[in-house]
Amino acid sequence: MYEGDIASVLISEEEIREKTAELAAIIAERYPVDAPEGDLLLVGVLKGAVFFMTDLARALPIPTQMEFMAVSSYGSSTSSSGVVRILKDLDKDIAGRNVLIVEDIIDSGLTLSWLMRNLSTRNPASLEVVTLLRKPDAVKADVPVANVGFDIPNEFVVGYGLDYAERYRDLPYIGTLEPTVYGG
Ligand SMILES: O=P(O)(O)OC[C@H]1O[C@H](OP(=O)(O)OP(=O)(O)O)[C@H](O)[C@@H]1O
Ligand code: HPA
Ligand SMILES: [Mg+2]
Repeated sequence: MYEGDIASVLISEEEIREKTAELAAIIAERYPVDAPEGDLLLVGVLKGAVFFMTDLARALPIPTQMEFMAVSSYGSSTSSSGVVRILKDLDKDIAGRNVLIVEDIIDSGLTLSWLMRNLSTRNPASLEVVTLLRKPDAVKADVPVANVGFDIPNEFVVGYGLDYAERYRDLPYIGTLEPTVYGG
């Protein structure tokens, strides 16, 4: 699939699976099965986080519920515009709930810092983040992220939910693109 477009495999399918199990074990320790706040609420950020979120939910040995939000910062470009817009909001009130934001990647950190501010105004009992990937620039945004799968170099990556112009999300691994794909 996508013959000739992928320059290298950065993180394999197997590595993603192992890391997801590791993160799930750590997360499950922090949230009791019968918490008074109810089931842990996973808030996924569309569309990139969908693959990680569904695998994480199945790896977690505690009951979880799911909500999704769609925000836009990248469009079809490879760098963030810095402007975050809500394209789809949560369906439910999160007041009093234990909320875990699930992200595929924290790059500039703009999306997440905006999202943390936005969701914290809705008074959840707790608000934490799990991300599969994080890039070095994310530290500039100064967002506390309790759970990080992999710290990766400052390169544009695709696969396992991550797209370039809506393509490559369906790859089972994380890879880098050949420069020819960007029209280079
Ligand atoms: O840390 P940042 O620089 O803000 O970048 C991270 C965000 O960018 C990507 O989403 P995108 O806007 O591409 O939407 P998508 O998930 O639908 O591809 C990614 O899924 C994160 O949500
Ligand atoms: O490296 C990336 N790849 C795909 N989407 C992204 N959104 C932020 N960073 C990235
Ligand atoms: Mg994208």
